[in-house]
Amino acid sequence: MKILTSQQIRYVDAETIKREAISSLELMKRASTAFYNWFIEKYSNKSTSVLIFSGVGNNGGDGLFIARLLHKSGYSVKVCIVEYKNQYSEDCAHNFRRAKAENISIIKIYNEDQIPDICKYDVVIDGIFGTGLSRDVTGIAESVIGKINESGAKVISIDVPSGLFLERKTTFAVKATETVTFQIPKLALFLPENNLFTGNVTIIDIGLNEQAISESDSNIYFTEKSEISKLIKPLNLFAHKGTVGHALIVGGSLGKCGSVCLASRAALKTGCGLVTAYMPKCGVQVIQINFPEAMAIEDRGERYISNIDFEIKPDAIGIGVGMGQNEETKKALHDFLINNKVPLVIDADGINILSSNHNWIELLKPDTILTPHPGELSRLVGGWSDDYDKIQKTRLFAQKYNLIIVVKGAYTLIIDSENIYMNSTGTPALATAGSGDVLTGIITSLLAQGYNPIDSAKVGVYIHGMTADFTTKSINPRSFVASDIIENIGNAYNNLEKIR
Ligand SMILES: NC(=O)C1=CN([C@@H]2O[C@H](COP(=O)(O)OP(=O)(O)OC[C@H]3O[C@@H](n4cnc5c(N)ncnc54)[C@H](O)[C@@H]3O)[C@@H](O)[C@H]2O)[C@H](O)CC1
Ligand SMILES: [K+]
Repeated sequence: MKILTSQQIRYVDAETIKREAISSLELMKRASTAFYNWFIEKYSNKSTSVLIFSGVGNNGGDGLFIARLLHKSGYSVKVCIVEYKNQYSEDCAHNFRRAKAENISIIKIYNEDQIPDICKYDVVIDGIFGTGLSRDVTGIAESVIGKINESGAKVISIDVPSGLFLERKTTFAVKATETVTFQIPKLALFLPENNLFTGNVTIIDIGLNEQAISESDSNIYFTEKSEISKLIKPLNLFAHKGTVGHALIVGGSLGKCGSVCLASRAALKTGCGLVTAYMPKCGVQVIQINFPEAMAIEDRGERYISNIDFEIKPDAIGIGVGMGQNEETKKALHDFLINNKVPLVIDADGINILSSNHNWIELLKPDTILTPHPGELSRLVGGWSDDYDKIQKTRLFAQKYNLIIVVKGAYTLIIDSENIYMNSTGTPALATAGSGDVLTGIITSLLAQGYNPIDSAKVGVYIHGMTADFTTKSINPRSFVASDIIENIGNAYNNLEKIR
């Protein structure tokens, strides 16, 4: 699904009206009805009292339309019009007149004293500003947003939290508990630093014109289940372990051999036919006992890797987990990179070593996948001033070296030289020791099975996140561990195959 800018959203909006020969009011009705349907499912008790703040643009128009729908079905509704300018949009003015005629309690707010006691209401609906926000919020809108945020009330924002800029850093906006956004994912809704404004984000369909969306030129995508599902390769009836890919995991050092066990196990569970672990001597027994399905190759180093040398011919290699940064290990990585021709995933200390030896990055073959967490990324690309700057710096880095960078975190970003893919699966349960090692194993396995590098990253990240999505009911996120990710890879495949 494409992520669009506010300007593109306006275009899709206008084209939907034109191509489907509907009025703008009809489109507002679709959006408001979709919001209403979401709301009544969540708050089915009609004694829920609702306070709606509406601006004077179309976001306010939605607020007023939603007020009418809720009032009609028996909810107790009060509307405050935040009149930050006296020129109402046509559809907002229409819904204002209709709401008044339907005897909904409405007041206009010009100063702070007129703001009702927000805490008295069960739910606040925020329809002050939507995607039309074009400058900093001031005056009465600023006061109202300040009061909403102070109140501690449960707030549901229509489309976007009021005050949130879609294309630049936001410092002041409604702090929503939930944001219910209309059909098009907006980048700002999924950036870590905006989470305090957006709360939980739900995307609802409002029947925008698909053709107009597909014509919009964007290189930022929100990965959807149907798309990932189509990428999954079918099993070959005549497959044997030698035909479905051999993954090699290189890593480990004294005290950190578990990372290689996790990555290797994850690789095999993701479906490649063979897994070999390349480890220092101290790791070989560990993996042979813990994970007998893996083969192991012993490095000449006792406690850390000192010379990466093997005779097997893997189809993909994942390198770096638990590897440490001993001088001999660094040299071994350098020599390995000079000679390697196999599709590669680099994680953890592999990335850290590259960060402190920037000229080695040029040794990487095009489309090598790097999987940094935020700390590793900042060492790799330099610090950033905000999330937009982080994306820009990572993108320039990916372009300069022709790499695929998997920026791990909530809504993991996969950035290559052309596109940005934002992952839509996962929960905070994944913030657990070994989670990254498992991801390295999953992506390496997909590469070994012949998926191209960008699909390996997209599918791998999606499956990894999905395992947490499934288990929230059966395993409390706090006690979800890396092995639980591995155990649920099969369930993730089943779920993806169900919709094919
Ligand atoms: N395609 C869709 O998704 C649909 C969206 N709808 C809703 O419409 C809004 C966008 O409406 P728009 O009228 O363009 O913008 P706003 O409601 O955000 O109004 C802003 C309004 O105020 C002016 N303005 C901008 N910044 C400021 C400021 N800081 N202070 C004061 N005034 C400001 C600006 O010029 C506008 O006039 C979208 O979010 C949805 O909620 C439709 O209902 C259906 C389809
Ligand atoms: K809003």
